[in-house]
Amino acid sequence: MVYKIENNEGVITFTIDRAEKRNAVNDEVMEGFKEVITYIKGNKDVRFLVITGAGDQAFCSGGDLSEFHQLKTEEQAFGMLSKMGNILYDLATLHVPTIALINGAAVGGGCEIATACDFRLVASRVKCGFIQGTLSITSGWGGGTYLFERGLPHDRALKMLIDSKKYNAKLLYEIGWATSIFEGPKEQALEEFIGDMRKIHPDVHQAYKGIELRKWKESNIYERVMEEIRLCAKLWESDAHNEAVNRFLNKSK
Ligand SMILES: CC[C@@H](C(=O)O)C(=O)SCCNC(=O)CCNC(=O)[C@H](O)C(C)(C)COP(=O)(O)OP(=O)(O)OC[C@H]1O[C@@H](n2cnc3c(N)ncnc32)[C@H](O)[C@@H]1OP(=O)(O)O
Repeated sequence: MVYKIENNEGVITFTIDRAEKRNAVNDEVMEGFKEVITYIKGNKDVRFLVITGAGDQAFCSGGDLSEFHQLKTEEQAFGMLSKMGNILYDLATLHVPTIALINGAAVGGGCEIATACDFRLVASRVKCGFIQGTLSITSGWGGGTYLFERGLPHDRALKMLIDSKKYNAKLLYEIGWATSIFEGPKEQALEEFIGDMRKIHPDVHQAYKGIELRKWKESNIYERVMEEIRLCAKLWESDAHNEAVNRFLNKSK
């Protein structure tokens, strides 16, 4: 199994469990995301969704480049990107608060998953970044659209996308991407973060999320996400992208 789903008194934790691949997302992980989202939509007792990665090296390293590198054409890429894009849309529009518990690097699509969550708790030693530009593609799962919705100053958000670098935790907090930075065990950081929220009735949480979701729907967020995905799919079939992925996959050979 490449993922784990745990329920601790209404706090659902979804762990991507592929530490040896730095928790890269493949088709099986996508199925796990679908399973946990379906469960939450059908279960009234759920209070929070927490997403994290196994081990301490990575939260998520994005799409599994060794598996998805087989997709060569724009159309093939669009199939994979829109599948995960729809999953992230469902995640971003869930009725319960969502928390990315970032225990290790979050890069590429991993940074998109974290950005689709309401809150990002980042371990102090960790770096995160929209590094897709270094692969000659843009964000392809809708993460760019969510980043512009997260209230960061426009110049910080745009720079994060176009310089395509990994930022340390301090900088992630300064620009407004990280909600908080933690030292020590991630479980303790999570408990501290949700302690006060737990005391509030879940209907209140859901009402506030509803306010944000209505605004998003009025501004056609789904269409904007799909447009972002189409742009990435176009770039995916370029020689520059192919060469960059080959370089990554052959780096240790
Ligand atoms: C497809 C969607 C697109 C999007 O919409 O955004 C993307 O997500 S594109 C993918 C972007 N991601 C990357 O480019 C990831 C690059 N990975 C890294 O930069 C690093 O691995 C890391 C996450 C910073 C961790 O570094 P480190 O701890 O030094 O580990 P290694 O680099 O040695 O990796 C260990 C092991 O894992 C494999 N790996 C890592 N990331 C991926 C990945 N995304 N897909 C497939 N495999 C990955 C890496 O190849 C190593 O494997 P072995 O050599 O077999 O041990």
